[in-house]
Amino acid sequence: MTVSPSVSINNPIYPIRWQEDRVYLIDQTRLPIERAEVEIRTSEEMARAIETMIVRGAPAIGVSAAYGMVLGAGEIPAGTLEEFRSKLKTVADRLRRTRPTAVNLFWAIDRMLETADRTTGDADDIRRALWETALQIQEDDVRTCKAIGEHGLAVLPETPEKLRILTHCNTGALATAGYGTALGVIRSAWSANRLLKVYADETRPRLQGSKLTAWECVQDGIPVTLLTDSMAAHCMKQKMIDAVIVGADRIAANGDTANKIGTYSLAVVSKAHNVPFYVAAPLSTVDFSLADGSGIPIEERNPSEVYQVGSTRICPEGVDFYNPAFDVTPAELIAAIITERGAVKPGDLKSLGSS
Ligand SMILES: CSC[C@H]1O[C@H](OP(=O)(O)O)[C@H](O)[C@@H]1O
Repeated sequence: MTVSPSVSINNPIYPIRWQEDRVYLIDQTRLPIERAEVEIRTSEEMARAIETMIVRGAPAIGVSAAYGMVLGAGEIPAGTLEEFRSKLKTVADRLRRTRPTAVNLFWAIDRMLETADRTTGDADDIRRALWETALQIQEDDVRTCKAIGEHGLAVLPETPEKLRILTHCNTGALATAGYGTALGVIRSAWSANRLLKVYADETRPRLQGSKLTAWECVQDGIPVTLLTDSMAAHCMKQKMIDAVIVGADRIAANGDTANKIGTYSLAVVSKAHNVPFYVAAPLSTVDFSLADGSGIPIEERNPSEVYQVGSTRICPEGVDFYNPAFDVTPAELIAAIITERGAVKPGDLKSLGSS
């Protein structure tokens, strides 16, 4: 377990808060109309919160699953240590079944199981160690995001004017334990007085850009212009965009990157207009077991996300639907992958080591 200077995880826009014996999550399905918290008391409630996207975003899903393991450990009745460890693996399996693409989920669950396996003593000793590991994962993620922000600053294009950066989906504090990955780079650029404005794709069908990224920018006083998902090419043709920065849910060893649906087409359009296209992600998002992106599982979600906006149906009956939540951008379209250990060309990820 790393020992690092403490970092604050108490911030009103950070999505996850442990208090006493339960977790409080900002309900991201109610933003931006209302900032409300949902109380999570059991591992099953945490699993449902991940599946229904009350909490979402690769790193945030990992931290949430870690706390889901802590809650699950507290549910296991008295018995032998062997029974405890066996039941803990059942909790882990339930959390693994929530969402398939973000590798951070599986990375966090594996770290929690490693903690349980190496902890001696009784079940309460393991429960304590699990809570400490989950807290460490949460604090490390905020530190990681801030490091990503600083490394991102170093690779952003040097321009005579302040930067106009386009981003897709939500990769901010709400998608992490705090500060954000791609939106963390944008926050760092704003703090360094190098940013003019953010262009935020609305990001159909769940609208994380219009509902969450725009909300975070307003909270921080960062100028933000909302775009529909079809506007990027037109904006680039008019020379309105200096760079594109997006997040990631799973990066293969060669740099192929799975991210929110629409990212691949954004990368193609960026290439066509010579706009640098960056991915910002922690190393816990890199899956070195996959040689390339062809093996990344792509989540398909409920068609209702496509055929209705809020409670309003937007298409007739008798229509078929396709709702992949992610797509894969080939490494050759990515200028650099920005991590907490530096920014590298997609093919050089291995030089950074693993998380
Ligand atoms: C900081 S990574 C956030 C990443 O997760 C989002 O997906 P979802 O909202 O479905 O969890 C999107 O792909 C973001 O880039």
